[in-house]
Amino acid sequence: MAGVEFVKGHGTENDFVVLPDPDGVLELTVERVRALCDRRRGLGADGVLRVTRAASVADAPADVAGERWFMDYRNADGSVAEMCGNGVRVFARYLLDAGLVEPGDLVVGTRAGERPVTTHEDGTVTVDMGPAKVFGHSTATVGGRAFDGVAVDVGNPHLACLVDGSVDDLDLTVPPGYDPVLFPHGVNVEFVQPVGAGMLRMRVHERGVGETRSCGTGTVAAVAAVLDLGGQAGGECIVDVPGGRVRVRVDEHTSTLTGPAVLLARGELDAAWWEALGGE
Ligand SMILES: N[C@@H](CCC[C@H](N)C(=O)O)C(=O)O
Repeated sequence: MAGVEFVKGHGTENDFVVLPDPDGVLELTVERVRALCDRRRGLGADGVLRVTRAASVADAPADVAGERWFMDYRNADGSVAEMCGNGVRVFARYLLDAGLVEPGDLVVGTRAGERPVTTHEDGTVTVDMGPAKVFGHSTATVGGRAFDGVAVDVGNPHLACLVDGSVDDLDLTVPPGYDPVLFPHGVNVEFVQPVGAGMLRMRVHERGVGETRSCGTGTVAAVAAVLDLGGQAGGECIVDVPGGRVRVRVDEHTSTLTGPAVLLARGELDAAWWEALGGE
């Protein structure tokens, strides 16, 4: 067997191993994802983006056209997630650099549905993330402290908590506590610090990963939460995360996320290493 091609990329330092698989032949097991994402025994990443067509993904939503390029996203622990806002920008950058799409407008299939994407000449990418739906209010706990938050569905589940004071002091090495009844499939928890008009700072603990340097869907949830708490239907914010800066716009119908997408390395996984990790 030949080695498996890979590309390494990141969006605001939320990093991914991209696996081109146009014919849908790669067996992406939990063990293979975990090994790839491990920062010592693998390449190291927060997640894996398999690049394939929707037709070859068994759990692709029915409303995603079969010929669409499909982002098969996996968290570092091997779990499947519906959507990844930083990942979809990196995915689009890969499609563009590989000559699989033209610059400008394209559509990416995801488990949350089809997502219109625009690549820009300055290297940034804008994604139409769909509606950010507030579905309740709840609490996260960190180090014995409770933080009130807003539950937001951005295709995947979030609890965005506004913090009084700095987000820098929180210990996110331990997963925040949350209500498993409201979030039966787990949740991504954001801690959000307003720092001026239309400016937020945010840290995040991601479901299936741990603390990451950024979470695109999380930044959309953060802005939706701030608007909800302020009684506003729409607005735009700059969100600073440990890994960089993104711009988010939210209205009653949809939301957009704009930020960088970087590819930094490409190569081939050793065939024997891949095989030894085993198929399904
Ligand atoms: N980092 C992502 C979100 C990835 C999925 C998340 N961990 C989940 O399980 O829902 C982003 O940029 O949105």
